[in-house]
Amino acid sequence: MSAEATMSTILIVDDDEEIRYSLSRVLGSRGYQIETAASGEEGIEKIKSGLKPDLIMCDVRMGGISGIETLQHMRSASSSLQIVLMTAFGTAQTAIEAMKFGAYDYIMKPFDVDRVIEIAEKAISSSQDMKSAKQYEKKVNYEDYKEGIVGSSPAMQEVFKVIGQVAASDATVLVTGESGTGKELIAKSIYQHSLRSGGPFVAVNCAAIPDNLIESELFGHEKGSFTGATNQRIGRFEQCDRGTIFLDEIGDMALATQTKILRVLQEGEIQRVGSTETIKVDVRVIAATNKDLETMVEEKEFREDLYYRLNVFRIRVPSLKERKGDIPDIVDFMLQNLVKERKARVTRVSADALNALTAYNWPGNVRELGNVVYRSAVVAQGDAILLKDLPDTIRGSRVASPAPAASQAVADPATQAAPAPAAASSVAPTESAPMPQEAPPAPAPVLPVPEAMPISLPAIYDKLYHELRERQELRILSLIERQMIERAIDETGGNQARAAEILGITRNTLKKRLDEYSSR
Ligand SMILES: Nc1ncnc2c1ncn2[C@@H]1O[C@H](COP(=O)(O)OP(=O)(O)OP(=O)(O)O)[C@@H](O)[C@H]1O
Repeated sequence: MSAEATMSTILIVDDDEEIRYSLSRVLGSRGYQIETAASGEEGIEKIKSGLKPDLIMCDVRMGGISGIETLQHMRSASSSLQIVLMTAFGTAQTAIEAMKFGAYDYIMKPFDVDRVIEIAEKAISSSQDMKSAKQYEKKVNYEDYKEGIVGSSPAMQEVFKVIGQVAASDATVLVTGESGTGKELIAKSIYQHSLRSGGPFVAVNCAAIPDNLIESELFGHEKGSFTGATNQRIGRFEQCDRGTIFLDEIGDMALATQTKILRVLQEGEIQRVGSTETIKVDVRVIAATNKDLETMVEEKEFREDLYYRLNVFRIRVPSLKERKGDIPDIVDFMLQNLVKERKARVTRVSADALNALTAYNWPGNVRELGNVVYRSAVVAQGDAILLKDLPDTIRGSRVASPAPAASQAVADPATQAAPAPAAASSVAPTESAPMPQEAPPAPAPVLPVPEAMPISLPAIYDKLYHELRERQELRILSLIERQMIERAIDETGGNQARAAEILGITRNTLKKRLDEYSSR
């Protein structure tokens, strides 16, 4: 047991004298200082009169106020205080309530001594981490980042300069960069600083719209122009007159549609599907892609003339691993955002957690960082994200000595004194299994989580779901189903019987799906 642990105080609150006695003996023999209270009210009184325990172990059902009410009163006593609830009734409701109100954990009676000691030690160690997770110097003033783009790295400063240069003109801008780097934010920022800021900003994700609908989406259609066109529809370009249209994932646009976009850029006019009338539109185009358009042009997958029209100004948004120094500020900004939106109440990150966040390579870029910060803030028990709150893949990235950006944080003496064993395995899990960096073609995006990633299945689904929602994908289940089917077919070298077996579906269903895919 560490020196700090021997100094730690545990307050045991239970109306059963035998429990108070046995817990005091077990935990007292581990070197903890023990205080007891026979009711929630007495426990609260002790705290009010100056007792500062590191851990409170509190019974749920007592005469007088309940354990949960006691917890609610005591929670605010100190941000590093941990509370473990004890109950003889392990209902889902107790567990959910306990965690909802910020308990560290709960244990079932009758006690298993080893389990009690294990939970108490973990809770105390969490409390120590919290104490040492001092606020790293706040560099981000939330109000300064109304546009939501955080970053002071040289690479981002370059981006900001170009935004400033292009904003006032009406020129077309091509924004490139890996998925999740913030291309849409950049496009919005150009719009906000442009002379068209009073007009509409319309974003279209070209990869999310099926090829047969994209023209109608962009240019509108006349009633009866195709099956299903029951009414006239005004397209995005028309809706966006005098404004700015953001064509996201332009590299996924079919050649036929590319030709029509070229016409808008050259002539400033469109035709609704099913109409011969030309309509003038005054629209500034900002396009974005995570694809290599130059190679696509060489391979005749992207029109060269459109490429030159779009590439009047080019902004390359650096990947997050090229600007790791921005990570602490982005994390801070995201936490402030979560607090403002009342999604979490975490305001700090411990130095070793920040170290791990900075060491990780972020194949999904800022979007992935946002998902991780959100998830970690939700599972964090106090007001700080600790190393234990991070997903395994990211925890595994921690480097032995703090990364440059992490050194901005106030040093965490606890972690510096004892580097975690995880440091030995270092960056391996994430470096060896990068996520795909190119956005997959619609309608079947490549799964963003590689199969070898050492994270739990629910975490994979959680991440995948958020990624797809971020990309505003619809029909998520069928997208995933298609990926899985194609993966199984690949793995089995086209053996449908074996693929169906792996997937747990009948061969007929598999065949039906494959037919559907090939006819799309
Ligand atoms: N510099 C930044 N500071 C704070 N948040 C950011 C930053 N860059 C991106 N984000 C956030 O990351 C998420 C992804 O950003 P965005 O959608 O702009 O990326 P993208 O490059 O357009 O992605 P895709 O290629 O998949 O369309 C958004 O939630 C955005 O708010």
